[in-house]
Amino acid sequence: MTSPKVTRRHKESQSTDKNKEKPAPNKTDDESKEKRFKYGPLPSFANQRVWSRGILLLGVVIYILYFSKSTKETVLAKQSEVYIRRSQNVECSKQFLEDIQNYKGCVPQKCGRFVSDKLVTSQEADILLKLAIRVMAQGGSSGGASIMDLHTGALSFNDKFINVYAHNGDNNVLTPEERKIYQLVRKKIQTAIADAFRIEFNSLHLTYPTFFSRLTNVEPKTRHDEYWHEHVDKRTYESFHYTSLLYLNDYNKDFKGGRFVFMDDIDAPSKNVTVEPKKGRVLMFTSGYENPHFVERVQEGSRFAITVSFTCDATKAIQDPKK
Ligand SMILES: O=C(O)CCC(=O)C(=O)O
Ligand SMILES: [Fe+2]
Repeated sequence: MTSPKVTRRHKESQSTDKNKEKPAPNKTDDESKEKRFKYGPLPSFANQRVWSRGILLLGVVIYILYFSKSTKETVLAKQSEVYIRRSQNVECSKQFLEDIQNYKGCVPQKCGRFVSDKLVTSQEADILLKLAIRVMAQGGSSGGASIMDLHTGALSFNDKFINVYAHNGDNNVLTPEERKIYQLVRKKIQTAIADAFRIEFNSLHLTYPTFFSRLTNVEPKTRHDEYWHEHVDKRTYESFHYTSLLYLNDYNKDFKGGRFVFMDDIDAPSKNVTVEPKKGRVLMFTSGYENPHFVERVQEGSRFAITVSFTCDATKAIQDPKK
């Protein structure tokens, strides 16, 4: 049995709870303390609410701006890092697969991109850099892109090209050591491409054009100087199947700008993947539509690299430089 007293007490406590839910307009000290605990400290400086709302709004705006940027960017290789091997697979384009099926032992297990900082030593890169600087001093473009092709002898000269071997008469352009290093580096890259894409070393042939480049911020004088356009190597140079780049100096140290950028779609890029040049860094990729790319304009300094190109088509092979 329940005593009437107990029932009344129960009723009283119920009515007290109700009162708590709907506080009276005149708050007691206890009620005000409870509120402070529940909703955090009350404003302690003038306009604190306005400031905090402003900051919150700014955060939302920054978030929206960041995520609505039409092209997102990720870094495949940073200049400050050293990669034994870093890779990214991409689906082979239909055209590339159709074409490469014709070459036995040369079909990649997967299409994609590879970076390695451990193939070419810094000393080897330095020897090739010195060679490029010395030989390019005999010519050089009047615009921002100079090239030197040791296989054909083509060297930029103002707004044209000269033959560097003819220009040097009977004198050798390369020292025996430079020729040795150039061939050694070419073989190392060929081995690395065969290994990365799981193809046969002997199915690959060096092809045209394979060349040194020096890029600067000088205004272009001819279309050859406009090195920053988006392109697909296989479309620009038909014989290419595998492209590689050997970087001879450093992004953000020797030059500013000039990053290599892969795009997911050449017409409507939404995801870019960047590679920051680093002395001795080798970048290798399949040359089809799966790998559209461009080089950012150099803002300061001179950027040196070698484009080393390979084909699976033996009829498009070129020889190592002789002189
Ligand atoms: O220099 C580079 O990083 C890339 C050059 C290039 O895209 C090319 O030679 O086709
Ligand atoms: Fe290219």
